[in-house]
Amino acid sequence: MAQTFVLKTLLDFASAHSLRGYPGDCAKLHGHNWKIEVQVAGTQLNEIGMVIDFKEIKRHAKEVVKELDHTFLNDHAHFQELNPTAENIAVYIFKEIEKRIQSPEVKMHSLTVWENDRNCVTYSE
Ligand SMILES: Nc1nc2c(c(=O)[nH]1)N=C([C@H](O)[C@H](O)COP(=O)(O)OP(=O)(O)OP(=O)(O)O)CN2
Ligand SMILES: [Zn+2]
Repeated sequence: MAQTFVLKTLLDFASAHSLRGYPGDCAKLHGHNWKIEVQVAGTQLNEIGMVIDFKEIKRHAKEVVKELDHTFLNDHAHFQELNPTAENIAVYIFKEIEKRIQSPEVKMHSLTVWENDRNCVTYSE
């Protein structure tokens, strides 16, 4: 089997949301300090022994997350129809980072969104 390297980098952001149609308190405006785990995978190392520089993944991830930081997520264009659940946020961030990765050798592996210390969602394709 081919060797595979899975790289993980972490970042966070703060934002508010309210879950439309939720039968409980989460339908009310409230906030989270979201923690994000970005995992990318590759099978090849470059001439300096990296799949991709962590700094590059982080740069892409920060660019995506910056747009969400200190906002009300329900106002974001992507979440006008879709509820800003941890699941939908994970899909959104996954795909936005994927668009930015230039190297054909490097693939998005998974994206984990932690709502708090207890609950997280991991999305992969
Ligand atoms: N599958 C999902 N379930 C829930 C989501 C979600 O995005 N996906 N989101 C929420 C709310 O956003 C809510 O903020 C969750 O926070 P909290 O109530 O603090 O969560 P806990 O379950 O850890 O809290 P308890 O105090 O243990 O009830 C809800 N569900
Ligand atoms: Zn919430």
